[in-house]
Amino acid sequence: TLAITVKKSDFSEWYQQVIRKAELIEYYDVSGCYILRPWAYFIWEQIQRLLDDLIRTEDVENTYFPMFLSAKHLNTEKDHVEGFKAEVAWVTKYGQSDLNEPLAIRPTSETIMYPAFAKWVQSHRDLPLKVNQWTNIVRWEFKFPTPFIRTREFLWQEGHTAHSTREEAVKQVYTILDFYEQVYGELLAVPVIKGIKTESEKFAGGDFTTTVETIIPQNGRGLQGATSHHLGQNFSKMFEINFEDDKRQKAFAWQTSWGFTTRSIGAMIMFHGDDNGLVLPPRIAKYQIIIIPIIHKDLDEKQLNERCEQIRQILIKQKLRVHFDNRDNYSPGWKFNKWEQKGVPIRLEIGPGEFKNNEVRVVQRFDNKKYQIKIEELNQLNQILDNIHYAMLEKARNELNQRIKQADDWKEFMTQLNQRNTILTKWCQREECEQQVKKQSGIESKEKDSEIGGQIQLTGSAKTLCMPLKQDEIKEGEKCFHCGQQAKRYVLWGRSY
Ligand SMILES: O=C(C[C@H]1NCCC[C@H]1O)Cn1cnc2c(c1=O)CCCC2
Ligand SMILES: [Mg+2]
Repeated sequence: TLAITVKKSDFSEWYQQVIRKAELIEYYDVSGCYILRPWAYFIWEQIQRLLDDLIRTEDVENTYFPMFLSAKHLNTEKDHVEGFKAEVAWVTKYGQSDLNEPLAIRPTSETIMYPAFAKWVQSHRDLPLKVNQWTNIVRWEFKFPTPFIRTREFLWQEGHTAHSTREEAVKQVYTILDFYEQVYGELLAVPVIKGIKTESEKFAGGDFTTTVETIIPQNGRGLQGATSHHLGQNFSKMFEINFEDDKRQKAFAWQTSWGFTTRSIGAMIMFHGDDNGLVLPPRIAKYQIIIIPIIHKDLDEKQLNERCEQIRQILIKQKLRVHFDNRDNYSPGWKFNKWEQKGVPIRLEIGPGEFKNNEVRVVQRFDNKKYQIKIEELNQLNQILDNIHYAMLEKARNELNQRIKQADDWKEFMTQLNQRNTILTKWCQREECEQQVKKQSGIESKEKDSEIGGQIQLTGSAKTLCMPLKQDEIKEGEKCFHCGQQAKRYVLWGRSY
């Protein structure tokens, strides 16, 4: 059926219907893999365009490394693979023959790139080294797949840099994190919280992990939006990425790695969609404006089409992405519905009245505001679209903020968690305390773990999402909300994807 048959409150069913009816995703017969249709792929292209421009300002150079790697390479850096190796996919055959040694398909490229880094870095003059690649990644996830959010193949960029000093590497980590925040806010109109992962949630191969976290308002679940890691010298020591510093001493390089994936598109869909379907932020909409003629017996059809084409040409000159839906096999009402489902930010209706008065009827998808504007005023549409972007971001920021509560004790913490909020608390920063909160919150959680096929899917327990970069200072005597010991940092807890 054409219509979306559930409200957004029936969230997972709503999401499945929206991604199909907005023609973003087509299903595919390999579990966990999906087809990105043009309506979705256009969004990824806009993300690439902006993010590529941003990293270029940091002198990062795009490259391409092979997707296959030997077990030897993959296992060079023990810790980082240990926790994940169940997810690595392997090629073992070609045609009827066996490969004499299986080859992994890249789940990330540290161990593919770093042997080459070791060759390229000899002197401090070879630093900093900054490369990036836009590729697909394969990870054989076991949790139930969700298009965009958790898939067995996804698209990303992965950046990898090597520096001669720790300071320079750490600065690079935060510059990239700011770029990620910018892509989310300026392009996807999705607000994020910049923070640092706790020791138990960070990338095990690194020194520390910074992250942009968002919170999905409908279910109050945290979603990791993108990560930027300081790797320290862990990998450079493993891969012998060293150089002669200016005192002619052998020193190991200081490294970073950072990634942004197609999961970001899922976050945008979840934030902005409504009961009628997708709502696209204007800057990533394949069509920002849809022109729909309202044919009428008193109106010469040829003249109406000419008027619509004239309007289309005006908007193209304004650098707007506009489409004129002149299909004669669909009614205006059907078209209204379809383009609403696909989330086109602005609809322009031209019927007998608009034709006679040389105007258009504007219908804004985001807030359903309707008004007339004269054809000579069409130049207002660029600003109108920009205003819509910022209004969407503002609304999303308010919804996210509604989902962040404070708690000073366990009772308050569980009350908030069971109201599907995330909780900011003082914390002693001890891992065992963190594990106890995870365990106990799971036991006391009203929302039980969802299991599918014997695999825990979305758990009811709370985990740490990040330690927000922006946080109040904690004074002597201020206590951890859970164990009562001296608190060190504020940390944001929540259920997560
Ligand atoms: O991928 C990273 C670290 C890093 N990789 C580069 C981009 C940024 C950042 O994600 C962490 N990681 C996650 N998942 C996996 C691995 C892994 O290293 C390796 C094995 C397969 C699964
Ligand atoms: Mg993973």
